[in-house]
Amino acid sequence: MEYSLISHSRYARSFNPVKKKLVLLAIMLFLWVYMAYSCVGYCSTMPRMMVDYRVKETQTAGKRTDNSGVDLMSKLLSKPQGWVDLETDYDEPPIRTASRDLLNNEVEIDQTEDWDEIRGEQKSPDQSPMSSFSNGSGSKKLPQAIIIGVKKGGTRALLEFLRVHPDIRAVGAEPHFFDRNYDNGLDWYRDLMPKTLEGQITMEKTPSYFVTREAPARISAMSRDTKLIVVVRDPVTRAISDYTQTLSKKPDIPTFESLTFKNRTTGLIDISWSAIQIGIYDHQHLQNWH
Ligand SMILES: Nc1ncnc2c1ncn2[C@@H]1O[C@H](COP(=O)(O)OS(=O)(=O)O)[C@@H](OP(=O)(O)O)[C@H]1O
Repeated sequence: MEYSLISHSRYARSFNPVKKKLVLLAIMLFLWVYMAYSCVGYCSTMPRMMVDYRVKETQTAGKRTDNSGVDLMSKLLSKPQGWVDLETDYDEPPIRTASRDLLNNEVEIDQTEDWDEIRGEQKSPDQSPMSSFSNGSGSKKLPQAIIIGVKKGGTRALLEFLRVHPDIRAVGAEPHFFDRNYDNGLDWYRDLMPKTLEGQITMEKTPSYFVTREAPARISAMSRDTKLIVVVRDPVTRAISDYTQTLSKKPDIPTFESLTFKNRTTGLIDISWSAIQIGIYDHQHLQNWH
């Protein structure tokens, strides 16, 4: 009995109300830290949730009223559909021979720019929200969807919008595989692509494919299921945008007006000038893709 009294008084002394509260607080703090730590680890393995939130945020900020973006996305993510056989009635004409490229060396200017971009991209890692998630794993695949044009149609903006989606991975630079680098082979092309996980779509954009006569057959030879996206823009503003880009690199080129008109008095337009020719969408280029 005495023993139990002593032990009781010791117990009472060591667990007075203040100490009790302190012990409880310490336990709660420990549990809170533990839960917070576990949650951080768990959330980092759930990129889909994170990016879905970002997309929602963008849509709210932009107050989207149409669902064209959603339509495009669902088409991209849908199962491949068959497409018209391009090879059967395809005859191979020379590449852009009739065009007067924006003062002859436009192609060289563009190529330098593109390869600078590619080198830049390889040096600095992809800054997309999914980069940390998918850079290390997955495998490189040939693109299942390509933005083929048109130059100055807003193709860069479209690709950047699309690649915000967690299931789309895109190469930032323009590979120019189906026009300038076809001889490098498909392995070279595949190697430019970012790694993708199962179910993700690989994309690229090279607007000059649209005006390259060989491109349809070449893309079809790679895969008939490749989805092709074309953005068109008013041909006049497109031509001005094209000209402005060249002018920024070569300030001494002739005026837009003098390049556009063969005869200013009669209003005869020089359709051999590439800035004009690219904008003749249907008659000059689109028929190559049927
Ligand atoms: N969302 C949207 N809507 C309309 N227009 C847009 C959009 N985003 C970009 N742009 C304009 O598109 C022009 C650049 O096009 P591209 O990215 O296709 O250029 S490029 O071919 O890759 O050089 C360039 O046109 P200009 O400014 O007239 O030169 C961009 O301003």
